[in-house]
Amino acid sequence: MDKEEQILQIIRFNPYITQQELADQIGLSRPAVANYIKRLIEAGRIKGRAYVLNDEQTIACVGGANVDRKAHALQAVRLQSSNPVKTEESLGGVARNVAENLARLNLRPGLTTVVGQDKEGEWLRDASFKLGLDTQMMMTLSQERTGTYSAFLDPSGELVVSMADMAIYDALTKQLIQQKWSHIKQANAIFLDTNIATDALQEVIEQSAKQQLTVFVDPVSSIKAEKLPKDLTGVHTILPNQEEAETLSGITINHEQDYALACQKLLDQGVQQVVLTLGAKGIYYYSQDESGFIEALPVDVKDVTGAGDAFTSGVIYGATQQMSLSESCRFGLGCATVTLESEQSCAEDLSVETVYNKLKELN
Ligand SMILES: Nc1ncnc2c1ncn2[C@@H]1O[C@H](COP(=O)(O)OP(=O)(O)OP(=O)(O)O)[C@@H](O)[C@H]1O
Ligand SMILES: O=c1[nH]cc([C@@H]2O[C@H](CO)[C@@H](O)[C@H]2O)c(=O)[nH]1
Repeated sequence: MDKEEQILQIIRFNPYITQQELADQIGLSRPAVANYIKRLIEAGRIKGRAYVLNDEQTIACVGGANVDRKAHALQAVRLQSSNPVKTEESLGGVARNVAENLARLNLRPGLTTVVGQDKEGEWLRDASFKLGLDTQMMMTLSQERTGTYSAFLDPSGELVVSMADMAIYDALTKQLIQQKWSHIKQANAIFLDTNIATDALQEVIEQSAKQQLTVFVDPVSSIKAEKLPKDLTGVHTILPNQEEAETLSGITINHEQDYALACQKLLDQGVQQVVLTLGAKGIYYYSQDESGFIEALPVDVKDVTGAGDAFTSGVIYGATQQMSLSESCRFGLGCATVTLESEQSCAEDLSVETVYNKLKELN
């Protein structure tokens, strides 16, 4: 990204930044920054310093940004054999997917993550910038490789197996979070995935609780869910699938009545709201005030990757619009449906309008 674009991106998220602060962040002298700004004003790209109303919802997304490599089987899958496939690459990572979806839903997301100094990292940086994400908290680590997620999908778009090569996230530690916290905490809400180091997860949750920030958590996988602290005070909403809910609550879910038991266990650990994602069955939501099932919407699935992230994005969007938990979940199901119909991990046509149209069409 060239210096002018970097300056514009920083100003977009902090219109009061001084020239000296800009110079420090980009590694230029103050007079050099002044020159760039003069040129940007002359080009009409900066109109002047203005008072900015605080009515835009900023969401700090903290967690993974991967390159997803997906192989779609063209025939019934045969294990321990060579399968004909169509392969495809797209941008992924739970926190990044949520940030992209939220940008498409007209919120102002930022992305706190780490990428390697490689072509994948460069792709992630450029694309995040083009999507309008606040990328100031994206850190490039020269010793690490960018995270990758490789998935093998059957002809109906369902996952057969996936591989997560994501050692890089062990380097997103408590210390890095502390360095960036003064920026992260300015957001209206935080979305956190469990890709990052155990001590970093605890730090975000503890600091958010102290500052009464609204935190949404996606446990990502049952293995990574184990990194979450036992005390979840400060977590506003957690969105596990059934296996992750079992890991977190210690309750085996055999019957529908067990959903409420597992969710109540999470409330006892300090969470305010739980939404269980149940694949093709739909979702179960639970809080002190409301609970219930909502069935999944009928859909012609192209690729399941990212459906859960789209659902989460819809729930976060609903919360920013003061919807109730059940209304937010309905909106989330609309987002998941639009995404299931796309081969990308995030649907390019996701918008508030397409989601409402989809919900109208299916009602
Ligand atoms: N095969 C399907 N048919 C219909 N709806 C589906 C299907 N798979 C997922 N969904 C919808 O998407 C929502 C989220 O998907 P899922 O339950 O797979 O989330 P997840 O396990 O968190 O996903 P992810 O793989 O993104 O981590 C579901 O609650 C459901 O509404
Ligand atoms: O351990 C992980 N597995 C998968 C993902 C990401 O999940 C997305 C789908 O929900 C996909 O984009 C993948 O990169 C991740 O961030 N961490």
